[in-house]
Amino acid sequence: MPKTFNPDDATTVKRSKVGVWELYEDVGPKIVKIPLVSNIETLWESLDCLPYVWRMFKDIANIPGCMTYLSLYLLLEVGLSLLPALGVWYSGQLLQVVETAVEKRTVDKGFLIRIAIGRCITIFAIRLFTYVQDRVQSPLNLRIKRYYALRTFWAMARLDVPTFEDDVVQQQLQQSVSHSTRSSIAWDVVSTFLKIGSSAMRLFAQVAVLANVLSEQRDGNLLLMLTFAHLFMEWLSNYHGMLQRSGVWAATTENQHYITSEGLKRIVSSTLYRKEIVAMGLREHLWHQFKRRAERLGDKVTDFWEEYFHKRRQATLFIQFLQDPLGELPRIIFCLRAVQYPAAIPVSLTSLQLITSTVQGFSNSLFELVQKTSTVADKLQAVRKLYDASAVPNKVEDGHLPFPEDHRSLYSGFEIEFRKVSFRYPGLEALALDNVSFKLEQGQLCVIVGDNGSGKSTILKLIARLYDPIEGQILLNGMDIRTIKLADLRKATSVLFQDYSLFPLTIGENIGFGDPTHAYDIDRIRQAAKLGGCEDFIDKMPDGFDSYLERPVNDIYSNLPSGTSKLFGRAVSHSKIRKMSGKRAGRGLAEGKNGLSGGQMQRVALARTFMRSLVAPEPQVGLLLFDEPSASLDPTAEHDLFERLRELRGNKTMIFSTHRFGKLTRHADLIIYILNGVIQETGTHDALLKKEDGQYSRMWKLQAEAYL
Ligand SMILES: Nc1ncnc2c1ncn2[C@@H]1O[C@H](COP(=O)(O)OP(=O)(O)OP(=O)(O)O)[C@@H](O)[C@H]1O
Repeated sequence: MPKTFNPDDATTVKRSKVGVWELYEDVGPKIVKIPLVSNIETLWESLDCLPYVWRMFKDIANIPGCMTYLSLYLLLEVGLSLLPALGVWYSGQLLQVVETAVEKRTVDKGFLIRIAIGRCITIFAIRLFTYVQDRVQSPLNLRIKRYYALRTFWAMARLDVPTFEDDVVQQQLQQSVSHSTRSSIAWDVVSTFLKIGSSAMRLFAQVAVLANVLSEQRDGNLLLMLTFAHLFMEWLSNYHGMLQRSGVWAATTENQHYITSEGLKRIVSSTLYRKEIVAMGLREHLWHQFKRRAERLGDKVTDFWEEYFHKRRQATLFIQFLQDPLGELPRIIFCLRAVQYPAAIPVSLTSLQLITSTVQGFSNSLFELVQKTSTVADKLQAVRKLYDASAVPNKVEDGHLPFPEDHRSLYSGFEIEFRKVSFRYPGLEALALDNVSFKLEQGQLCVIVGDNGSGKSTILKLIARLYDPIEGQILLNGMDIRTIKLADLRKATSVLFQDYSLFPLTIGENIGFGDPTHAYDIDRIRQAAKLGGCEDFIDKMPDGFDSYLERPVNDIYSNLPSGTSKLFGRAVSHSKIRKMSGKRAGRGLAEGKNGLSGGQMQRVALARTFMRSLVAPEPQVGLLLFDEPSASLDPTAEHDLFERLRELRGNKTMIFSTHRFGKLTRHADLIIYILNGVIQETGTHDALLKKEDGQYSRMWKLQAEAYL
């Protein structure tokens, strides 16, 4: 059994400082790290990722057009890995011509011209192949990127609330997305494999040809060995410099100055905190705090990666000291030989020239090979994460029964029953609901009241099956909610959360998405907007229902220094660029925020809910859930909303959660008074008021007093 990585255990975990960071590294068994060998070792450990890689290749091959592009790319890569060797061969031939010329004083001109032409064609072919490969890579990369973007989108879209909120899942999703906007993890892996193959091939071919050419030369082998010794040193130092991490490690920081200064940086750079900075007059304070932290941090390095690699590079300094004199050795040997055999100078000179010119090529191939192989294990893991992300199981399991069984209940509303339901949010100790039981008959109006944090919203979230109870049962029309198909449940219920969010899309889409099957039906959208009380102000907006609440794409401007309106004497204004896209508004409504008042936003959210529940000619929904729907509405709007709802809901079952005891509670068939997750009282308004010492009656009187 491999031991758990435990930073507390000084015998297995080494602690060191990297700038302001504490680095904890698993000491593990001391393995001598030999370049490539240790790469292969790590690779071996990642072999279980191979089925994923195979699947990835199959998926890529099935993307229309990709197979052709990929084959062409592969062919070009093979060509590009063999052509340099051909170049070396031609150089060797030239060497022979020189040798013959020195010995016999004659030159075969025809042969020389053929070689020169051959060499030129090789160079031209390398350029051409590189160019074509570049052209092929672009559509190939785009298609692969598009395929995996769709896959990743679905991997995220399909997750339920508890799964999506899980930290581990969040990390997994982040790792499955490429950090580069230009590439995708899949293309990155494919190209890495191809590059490794081609680097190895190129290296092998070049070495073979060079050895063959030089074996004929005096001192050829010696020069070759010395040059390779130099190359080996270079490789070694690069390799160690590149080594990212061996074994398990983790880093954390306790440096308060650093942590606070990062927080301060975030405060001044995000739009989120600007209101507070200005209204609270914080700018000088923030500035002084930041300055103070910067002074305290002094010369301490805060960028972990910079310092980490810096340390690694320092470790290779010794090798680098050796490397430079070694690089000079071939020239020294050549001089000694020249002094000894002056007649051999031209030949040795050309050998030397041949070697030094090809060695740079080797060096690049070798460096690429080592670099690529050192990342292969990571790449393999990345493919695994990519595929695993779309297989993360949802925590809320789907049911199998269609709902509602009887479609007439869409007219008459659903019956709901909570039987001894208890619930706690994932990762928390305290119960949010404790042994909650109540029953609502078909078509009844229920109002849940209680203090902040008492569990009102949680009841609605459980009915919407965002979470499952840890104990007890919820029944809809007598069916256990867990057995109902989730898609049917969501279709047949409509919910407006207290902490609703509007999407960074147009207002029309925000409302339309309330009923996905009619999301772009403008008549229904208008009707829903009217019911939600937002039609008038939307019509007054520059782009009406097409106004962006938050435009997810920003325009891109040339790099003008701030405050500059003239460049090279010409007036520059970017403000008109948006109109070119047919929109009148500036940056959308949003500047970080969506430019609507709190009440206006709530009206849009209400309209979205009505889109499905009230606008559709055929009833789709039998249960309406509203969590504080009027919290941000003015009294007239609140009054209108409740009137409209009572009028339009027909016989549908409706549940409200609210702090406000008013008109709504008077009309309720059932009032639930809840405190700290425990139901305290249930009944109608009149019945609860009759309880003199009842909590509902006490709260009612308290609120009523405010109006007397
Ligand atoms: N997503 C969540 N994760 C963890 N705990 C939560 C979450 N949502 C609510 N809670 C906790 O569950 C308890 C009940 O919260 P709930 O939102 O149901 O209260 P509420 O009665 O609707 O309150 P309010 O009137 O303030 O809206 C609270 O203690 C709250 O802190």
